[in-house]
Amino acid sequence: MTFGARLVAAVADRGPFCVGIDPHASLLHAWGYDDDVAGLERFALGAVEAVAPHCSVIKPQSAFYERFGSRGVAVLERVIEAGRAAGALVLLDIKRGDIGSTSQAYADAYLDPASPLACDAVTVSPYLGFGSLQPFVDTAEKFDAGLFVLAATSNKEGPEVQEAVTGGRTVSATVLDHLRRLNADAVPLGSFGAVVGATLEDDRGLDLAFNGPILAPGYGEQGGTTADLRRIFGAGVRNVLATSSRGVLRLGPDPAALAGAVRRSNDELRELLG
Ligand SMILES: O=c1ccn([C@@H]2O[C@H](COP(=O)(O)O)[C@@H](O)[C@H]2O)c(=O)[nH]1
Repeated sequence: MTFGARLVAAVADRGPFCVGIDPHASLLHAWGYDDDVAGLERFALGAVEAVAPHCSVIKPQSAFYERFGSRGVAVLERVIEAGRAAGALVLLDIKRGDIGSTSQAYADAYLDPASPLACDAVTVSPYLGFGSLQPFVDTAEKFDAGLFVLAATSNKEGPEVQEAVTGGRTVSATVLDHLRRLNADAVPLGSFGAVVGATLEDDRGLDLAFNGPILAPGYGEQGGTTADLRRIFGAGVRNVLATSSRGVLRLGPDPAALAGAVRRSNDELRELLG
């Protein structure tokens, strides 16, 4: 089953809310843990245990694990395993992208099921040229995994690059054009998604009908609301996966509070989708 098909089924079952598993040092302290590997492990696995049974997707941010070196990456492996065991899809936020031969090594690390870090999908950066992502695309197709390509990110600095015009098209629009091509004919939904922030002032004139999922970070802590999703994405909102990390994790470590927040967000988003 393709990633796109698995995602559609998971969202139908649990809702379109994705929880970021981002062990910020400040959150570890707020949960009463030290900012060390033991604290990282208790925090991350506790968060996954509380939220993963209630959401379609979890999104660990790799940077927060990498900062502890190999022992942090070992915790990330366990987070991926625990998320999947709880029935959630795992989207690893790595934002990788390099020359093609190096992209292949990244794709092998994160998308080949034989790798200890294999997950369902990853975020990738197209700013070495969309063609440099081809090894990710080929590997994702080979293993029924997915990609989310940065298109219009949630941070205020993004437009400097993403709104630049080349060949008469903005960089963001060009990214979506490539995704439209990759997802053509996919049923029920393509496996090649875009990252479009829930913090945008408007839709930037983007044609979001590219037959793929839209990851919308910035929902929650960065100020994005359900009303913003409706405003920015219009009809495209049916393919939106809204994601929040700190906005949920701040409610821990009480598992009931974490699970309740996930269920409420899923209900609110389901209502939005009709
Ligand atoms: O455009 C983007 C792309 C990715 N992110 C990532 O999402 C989470 C957001 O965390 P919050 O605590 O909900 O703000 C984080 O992992 C970012 O690296 C993004 O924010 N914007």
